Amino acid sequence: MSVFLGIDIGTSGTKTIAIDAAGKVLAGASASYPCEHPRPLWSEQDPQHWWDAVVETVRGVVKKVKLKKSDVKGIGLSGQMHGSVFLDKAGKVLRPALLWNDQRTSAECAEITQRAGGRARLVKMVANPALTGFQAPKILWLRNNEPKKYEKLAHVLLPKDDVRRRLTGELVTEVSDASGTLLLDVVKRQWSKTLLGKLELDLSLLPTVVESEDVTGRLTPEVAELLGLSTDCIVVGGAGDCAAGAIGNGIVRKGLVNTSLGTSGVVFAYSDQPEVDPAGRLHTFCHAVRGKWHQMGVTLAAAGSFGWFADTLCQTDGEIAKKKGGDLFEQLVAEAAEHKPGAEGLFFLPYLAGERTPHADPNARGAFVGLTLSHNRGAMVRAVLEGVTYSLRDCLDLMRALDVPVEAIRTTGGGAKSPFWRQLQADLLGAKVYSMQADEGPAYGVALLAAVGCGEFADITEACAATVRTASETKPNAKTRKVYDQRVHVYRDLYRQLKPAFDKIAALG
Ligand SMILES: Nc1ncnc2c1ncn2[C@@H]1O[C@H](COP(=O)(O)OP(=O)(O)O)[C@@H](O)[C@H]1O
Ligand SMILES: O=C(CO)[C@@H](O)[C@H](O)COP(=O)(O)O
Repeated sequence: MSVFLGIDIGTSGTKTIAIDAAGKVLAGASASYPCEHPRPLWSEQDPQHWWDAVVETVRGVVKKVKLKKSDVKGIGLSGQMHGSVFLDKAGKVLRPALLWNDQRTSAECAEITQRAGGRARLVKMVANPALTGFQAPKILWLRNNEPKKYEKLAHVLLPKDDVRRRLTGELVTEVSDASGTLLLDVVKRQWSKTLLGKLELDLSLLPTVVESEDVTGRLTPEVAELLGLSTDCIVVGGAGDCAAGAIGNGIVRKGLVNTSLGTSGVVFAYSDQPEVDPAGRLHTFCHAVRGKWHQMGVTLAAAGSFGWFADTLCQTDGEIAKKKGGDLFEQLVAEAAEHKPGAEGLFFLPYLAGERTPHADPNARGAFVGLTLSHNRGAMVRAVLEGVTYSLRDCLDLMRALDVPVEAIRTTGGGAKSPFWRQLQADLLGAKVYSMQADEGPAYGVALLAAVGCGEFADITEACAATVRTASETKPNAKTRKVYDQRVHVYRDLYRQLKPAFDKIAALG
C-alpha cells in the first residue's frame, strides 16, 4: 500500500490527511492551538504548539487507517506563510514566532524600501513591495528591537519549514513560501543576494531553497519512531498554504482562479510568467508548479472576521449549539440568510487585523457602518459575510484590471463549506464558483506533491489531472449581482472616508 500524508500548519490549527495513490482521502485529523496578541495588531504563536499538533494528527491518521510503518511513502508540508521562527545555532527557538498577520513592522518596511533604493528598485529585485506581514521586515524588527536575541540568531525559518527541521533535521524551504519572505528573487527562483547585501543580512540565515516537488530529506530515526513511520519516508518541499490550496483545487492553468476563505482570504490566479503588478498591490509569487508563478491578493481577516464575531459575540450560543450537536457557524449563516442582499444598508469593513490587499494599510480597522435600531444579529452576520466577500472582490477586480483571465473560481477554506457563502461569492465576484470533491484544501495539495516526489506522477500537473474533481457549481444570480455591483462602490468609499480616522486612532496607541 502506498500512502501519502499532507500536513497543513494553519493559523487556527494543524490538519493532517492521508491519501492513496489514486488521490482518495483515507482519513484526516486536526488539532487546534491559540494565537497570542500581546499588543493590538501583534500576532504570535509558539512553534512547539505546531509540532505537538503535527505529532498528534499524524499519529491520529496512522491509527485511523491502521497504517503499517512502510505504508507511508512520503509527506508534503503546507503552512501559514510569512511567519518567522528565529533559531540560535543549537536550534533553540529564541522567541515566539511572528505571524503573517502581525503588523508591528511598518518602520522596518520603510527601512527596507530605503535601503533597496526605493520601491521600484525593490520590486525589480524581489517582484514585490515591502509589506508588514512579510518575513524580511520581521528579521529587521528583531535586529532593531531585540538586539540581544538578534546576536544569537543563526537561522530564520517559515512555519512549515520549522516542522520540516524537526521531521528531517534539514534546513530547507521551497519557492512558493520563500516568495513571501521578500528575500527571494521571484523571477530567478533563488535568494536575492543583492537585497540581502543591502539589508546587511547573511545568506547563511536562510535555508536552502528548492522546488515544491523536490525531496528535501527523510524522517530521522527518533521522529520515525515517535510517529509510527519509517525512516524511508521522504518529505517533499511542499508549499505555502495559498499555493498548496491552489494545487489541491487544481489551479494549474491560466483562467482558473482559487479563492480561500480561511482565517485570511485569498484570491489566487495561475500565471505562466512572473506578471508583476506595477503598483505592487497584488503579490507576484512562485507557484508550486515547477517553473510557474501566480498572482495573489490577500485579505487578512476573512473567515477570521466571522470567527471573531462568533467567538466574541455569540459564545453562549456556541455552547448551546455544541450541546445540541450543531454548528454555530451554520446557525449564524441561517440567521444571515433571513435578510435580503445588502443587509438592510449595513456595511462591515473586515480590517480587524489591518489590511493587505488592496490597501496595504496596517492602520486600517474593522467597522460596522449603517447600524440602525432595526438591525438584529442575523443582519450583522450578513454584513460580515458580505464585507469579507467585497474584500475578495477588491482583489479580483485588481486582477481583472491587469487582464488576468477569470473563467471560473474554485473555492476552499472553512468559509467555502457554506453553500450560502458560495452563492455570495458567485453573486459578488460575478463568476461561477465550484466546490471540490476532496474538500481538504492545502493538505490535499501537498499530499499530491508528496505523491509526485515518490514518483507516482510525472509532475503536479499530471497529478491534478488524475485526481482533482469539482463537486458543486454555483452560478451568479443576475438580480443579486446588480444589488452588489451598486453597493460595492459604497463599500469602497467607506475605507477612503474612514482612512483619516483610522490613522488618528492608530496614533492614539
Ligand atoms: N459551516 C460554516 N459556514 C461558514 N463559515 C464557516 C463554517 N465552518 C467554518 N467556517 C469559517 O471558517 C473559519 C475557519 O477556516 P479554516 O480554513 O479552518 O481556517 P485556517 O486554515 O485559517 O486555520 C471559521 O473561523 C469560520 O469563520
Ligand atoms: O498571509 C497569507 C498569504 O499571503 C495567509 O494566507 C497566511 O498564509 C495564513 O493562512 P490561513 O491560516 O488563513 O490559511
